[in-house]
Amino acid sequence: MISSSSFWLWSLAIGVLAAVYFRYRRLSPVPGPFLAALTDLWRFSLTRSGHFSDTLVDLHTRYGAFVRIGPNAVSISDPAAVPTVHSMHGEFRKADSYSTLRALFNGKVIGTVVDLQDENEVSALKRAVGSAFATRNLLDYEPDVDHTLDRLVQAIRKRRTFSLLDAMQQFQVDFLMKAAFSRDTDYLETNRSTYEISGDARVKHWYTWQSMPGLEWLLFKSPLSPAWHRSPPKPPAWTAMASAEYDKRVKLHSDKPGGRESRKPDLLSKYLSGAEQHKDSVSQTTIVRVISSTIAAGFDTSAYTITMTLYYLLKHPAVLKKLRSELDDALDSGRLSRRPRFNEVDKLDYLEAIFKETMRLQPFLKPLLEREVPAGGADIAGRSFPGGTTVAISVLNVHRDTAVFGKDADEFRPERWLEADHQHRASMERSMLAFGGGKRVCMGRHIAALEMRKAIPRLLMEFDVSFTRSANRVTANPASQPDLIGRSKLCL
Ligand code: HEM
Repeated sequence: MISSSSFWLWSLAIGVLAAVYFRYRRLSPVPGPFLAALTDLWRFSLTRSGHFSDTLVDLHTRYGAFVRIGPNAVSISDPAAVPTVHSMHGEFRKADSYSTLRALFNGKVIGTVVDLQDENEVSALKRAVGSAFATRNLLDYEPDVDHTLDRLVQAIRKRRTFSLLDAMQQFQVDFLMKAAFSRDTDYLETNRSTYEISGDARVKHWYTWQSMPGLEWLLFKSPLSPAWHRSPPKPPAWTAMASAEYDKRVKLHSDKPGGRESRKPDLLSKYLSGAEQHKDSVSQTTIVRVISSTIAAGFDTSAYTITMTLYYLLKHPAVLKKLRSELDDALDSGRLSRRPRFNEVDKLDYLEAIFKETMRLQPFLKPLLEREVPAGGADIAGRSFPGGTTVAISVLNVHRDTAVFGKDADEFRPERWLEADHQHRASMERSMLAFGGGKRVCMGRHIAALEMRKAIPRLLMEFDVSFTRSANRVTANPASQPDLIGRSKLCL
């Protein structure tokens, strides 16, 4: 005779086993580590120890283009999948794992545009504020880049030793605050730490927990969790800055009803006029969200990419030499000013190839850009997936795909972008996900391009750059022997 308590225990055990089995069966034709098919804890243990990205690259070599990385999650390394998963219409919405990117303060969960999952809300938002990021408005921000680059050059001349990444982060806050809110901040001038603004910890948290959004909510965001009670009383620095600037500007408008400010348009004034025209579809909360996203999404990404570009240039002296001669030729023939203008640097092909190559090998974002297969299921690069499956392109694999980028895809060789014919170059460009892709592609990519294309030539024209023995530090020597174009010494 089975007692009633053991009957329930047996039923529970059989129920759990059946659930695991059916979850396992759902994607069983997709190869991958056996444990990954049973539990998300497999991926979590790897993201927690920081080894998931490298492991994923190896798994694709072992299992092929599709690898099961969780009971309901598949990683894809076939570049042909990029336009489907990151389509222009956003059929594959962002997966639930984006909730782990949101922060909690004072018992409230707050997000950015990056983690918005409702595609209708995203469309409404883009209709309202998209023009602030459009190429036709790009030059509105050029004076802000110039102003902040002047400060960067001054700061480098003043300091003896410093970390290039720190300097680029300070440059980035000063630039974003100027471009977004017309505000002068003094991070570069006073060598102030940007630690509180950096979203690095948030991105790490996203990377670590993205395989287990339900558990992450329970442990960090549910009112029952100890973390909820310990949640900081203040929002993250960038949200606080954005809200304060928004409040100030809205107050200014209500103090001067109907009146427009005389300052040149900044990102915030563009958001506000967009929101006014689309009152019915865009809420005030969404506008504050997009403002804080501007700082959060544009800060670490651009600082890191400019730093990595200089790093690659120093690691490859032949590339640096070739870039210097592109700059010298342009200067000599009057096609480049010493304070480079965007319409001048935009025509420097080798410079452009260097950025593409840096972002191909060093895309900033480590977390997977996970998407959900739409309800009816979908074919991705020749394979069918049921609706609700979480899929992600393995950016590190796709960016080094030898069929697309050539046998030397692991090497830093900017020339590949110049040698390729039109068709080949288009296929390389389609495979690039450093700025994401499709409908949810980075909204600030043109602004990032404006900054990067102006910053690198300016730094190279002002300074001689070389590695010092102490890694990560930069020493700047005011010009002892200025060369032809008056560079000082900048050592890295
Ligand atoms: C080199 C610099 C940058 C890189 C590598 C970069 C990278 C990215 C990536 C990969 C995404 C897509 C994330 C996803 O699919 O989940 C993204 C989204 C976004 N980025 Fe950037 N970004 C850069 C600079 C900027 C700048 C300067 C701004 C603002 C001024 C910005 C604003 C945004 C916004 C608002 C989104 C969200 C778009 C959406 O979800 O629809 N980014 N960025």
